[in-house]
Amino acid sequence: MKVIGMHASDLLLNRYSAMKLSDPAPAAEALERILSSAVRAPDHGRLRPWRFILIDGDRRLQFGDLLADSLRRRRPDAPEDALNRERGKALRAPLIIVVAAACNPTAKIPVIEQILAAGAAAQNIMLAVFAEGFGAMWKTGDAAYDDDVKTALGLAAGDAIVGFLYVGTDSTGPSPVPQPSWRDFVRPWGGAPSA
Ligand SMILES: Cc1cc2nc3c(=O)[nH]c(=O)nc-3n(C[C@H](O)[C@H](O)[C@H](O)COP(=O)(O)O)c2cc1C
Repeated sequence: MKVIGMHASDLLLNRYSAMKLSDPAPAAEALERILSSAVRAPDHGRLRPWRFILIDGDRRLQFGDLLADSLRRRRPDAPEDALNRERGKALRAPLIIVVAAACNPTAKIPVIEQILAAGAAAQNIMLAVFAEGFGAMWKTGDAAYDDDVKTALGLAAGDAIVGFLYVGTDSTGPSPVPQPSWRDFVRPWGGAPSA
């Protein structure tokens, strides 16, 4: 779906995660706008905790090995086809943006808020990718919490990977799963219970 120039509320109401991605990834100019959108995310204390690691081309094969090695460490008995499936995840899009929070536990701002700021940056990326007419899927899984994966990506063990964002050209459209209604999650506050 090509949505360039769409109204912001149409973008917010219609965005969806891609189910399948193919070439091409956004080119340099679009990527510039996508990453510029990322750093416009709200950020308590202006700590700028977000970090973005771009993985494309053949580097994806090495990233796939990282995912497979991570699975092997967690499940030493994992069969070869499970390891290959894990490795193959790295090839499901032409570009992977790893979004992480470089966490500072000594800062005045709680670490949870630093991670939330990186999460907000990740969502800005998801929206900007969609607005540029491309697709993305936000994945985590156990590898996102693996210290060896973090180290290999140049992060510290105390940092948090908030998402592996797979980015490319959406080749199938939205999932048929019905969207929830906001009415299921919203209620007016009735005030504090009287003592
Ligand atoms: C922090 C985070 C981590 C996620 N990790 C995964 C994941 O590992 N695997 C997965 O299938 N979906 C994961 N999702 C959910 C999908 O990215 C997606 O949002 C969901 O399938 C709903 O689709 P929609 O975005 O089109 O509404 C994650 C979402 C968030 C916010």
